[in-house]
Amino acid sequence: MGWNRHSEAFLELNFRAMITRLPALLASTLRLALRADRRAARTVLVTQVAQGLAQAVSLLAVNSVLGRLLGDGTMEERLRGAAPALVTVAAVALASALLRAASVYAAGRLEPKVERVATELYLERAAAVELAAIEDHAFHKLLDTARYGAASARRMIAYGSRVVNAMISLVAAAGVLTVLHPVLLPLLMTMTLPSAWSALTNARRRYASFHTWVQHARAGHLIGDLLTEPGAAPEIRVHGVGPFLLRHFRAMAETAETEQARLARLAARTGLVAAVWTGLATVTTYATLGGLLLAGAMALSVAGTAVLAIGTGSASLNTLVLEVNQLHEEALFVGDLERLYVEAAERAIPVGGLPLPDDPREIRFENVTFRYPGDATRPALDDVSLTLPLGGIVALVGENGSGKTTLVKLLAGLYKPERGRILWDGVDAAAADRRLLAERIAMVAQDFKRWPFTARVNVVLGRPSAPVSEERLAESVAEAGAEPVIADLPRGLDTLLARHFSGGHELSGGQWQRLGIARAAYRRGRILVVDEPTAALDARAEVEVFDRIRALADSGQTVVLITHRLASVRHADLVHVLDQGKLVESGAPDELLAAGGLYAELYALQADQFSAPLAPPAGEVPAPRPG
Ligand SMILES: Nc1ncnc2c1ncn2[C@@H]1O[C@H](COP(=O)(O)OP(=O)(O)OP(=O)(O)O)[C@@H](O)[C@H]1O
Repeated sequence: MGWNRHSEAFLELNFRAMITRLPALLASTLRLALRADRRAARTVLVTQVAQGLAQAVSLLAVNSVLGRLLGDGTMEERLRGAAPALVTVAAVALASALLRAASVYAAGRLEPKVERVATELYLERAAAVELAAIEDHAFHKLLDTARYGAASARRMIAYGSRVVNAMISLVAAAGVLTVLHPVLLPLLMTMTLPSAWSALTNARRRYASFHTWVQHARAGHLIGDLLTEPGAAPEIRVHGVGPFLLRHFRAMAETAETEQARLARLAARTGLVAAVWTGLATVTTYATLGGLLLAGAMALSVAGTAVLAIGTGSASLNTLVLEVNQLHEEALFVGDLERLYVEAAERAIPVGGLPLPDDPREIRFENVTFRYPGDATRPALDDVSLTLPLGGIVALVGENGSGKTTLVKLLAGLYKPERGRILWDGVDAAAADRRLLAERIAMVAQDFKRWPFTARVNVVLGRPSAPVSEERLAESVAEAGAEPVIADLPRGLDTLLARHFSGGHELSGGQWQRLGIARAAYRRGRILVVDEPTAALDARAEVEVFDRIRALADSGQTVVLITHRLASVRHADLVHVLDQGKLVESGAPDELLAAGGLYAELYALQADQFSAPLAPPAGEVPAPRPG
């Protein structure tokens, strides 16, 4: 995976590589900023450059003041001579303050916009990838790490502008030092190197640790969320799951703490070594200055300016090293984000393709094999060939795990076959326009989404791309038999269906199911896929829902029905029976019953449950038969 390669590349990073990559980092920060807010980005850039230049001018002016004050003449003459330079120092200080204020304001406007733009891109790309990518754990890890990229992009603005500022003032200080004495510049570098090394070493450790521990942190958050999530609350209380989850949460948090402690210990050690090195370098620098003064090789005014320039220079160099390092660290996270953009684009649902027939007569699965990613064992669908004639009810039957849901997911284009083809009147779905394919399908999945929005939104999300139609909404609610559900809600269709929000309301499983069917009906897809539509319904509601499904089919709507209630399958025009991913029988319900295969066996098992006499309770001896 991309992130792995990337993390290794970072671990090999050294100071030289960091400096060589600086222009590219600054350019990418600028690009992001310009994309978010062109005007604010320009203001930040201009004010930072101007502040750096102001520092250079200030240093030169101070040099001139010192030269005048320590030069020849009476004190009054020297002061008068220094006055213009002093005025310059004051003017530059005022200009710097104004520039800083402008920069703070512009950066304050720019930073949240950069984060928003980066986040929007992230969410947009993540929502557009294939389902298989979302289910792929490696891609999910990239999604996790890239999430931090947007906040990093925001911080890069501040670091980037400070780097520009520090670079310019460093160039000014270095220029002044080189003019004063050639030995001063190398001394300045020696004083700053230790902090560069220490910052780089610590950043490298932090980043490597982040990548190693990101999954662990995610699992920790997941456990924390489970403890407060309403869906898990009943089991936590009745089964006493709380202490179990808490124990795991604590264990995970403690492991994370140990890692933090390890990093802190290493950082303290590195910091100490760097401090000793800096101390020695500082002593050497000032001893050299003293030596030059003693030997008469340097004037006092020059030494004074040198001390100031070394102060400014080492501060700038320190800032530069720290900020470049921070910039680099953030850039690595932004790098994750950019990699996600690229990978998400590669795994995006393709746009365009062959047109599909408006009113196809049949859909054919030809030798379709499909295996879930990472699941090398038995394929979920194994060489399945079948026909789904349109304009009636086709039922998919089979025991748990036989591949029924997988088959309809392939039909809906959510996965691609590993082998074989799915033909819509001869057009291969793999080459078809996926938007058109989805357009033709409405789906009530087993675990359809219970959106935490109002009942109205829950229905119209069946076709969010079209303007809301009240008429269609009312029809869909009626078709799904959801009218009593809506009538019972305190604010009807405008009731919020999220109990953990104030004014929110919760529906029962069966009520939700009717709303799910209403949503699919609102979509008006040519093919309605219903996966276990009555699992949560009472006996009366079940009969009612199947009656409605039949009515839909009678009006020309194609229904692909997955159900374990074989009594309801009797009304299907065609039944396909799956077993362990293979198609084992196909035919009309009566034919299959007569054939005495798997369908007939499952049917008999269900029928027997009603007709068989109750077994005597365990331990009870049946009464002896007379005679
Ligand atoms: N997202 C997934 N990732 C990996 N394996 C999966 C996934 N979904 C299903 N499977 C596996 O594929 C096989 C077929 O599952 P599928 O959900 O299609 O069966 P089904 O016939 O619909 O079962 P049920 O009647 O229980 O709903 C099962 O072995 C299941 O474990």
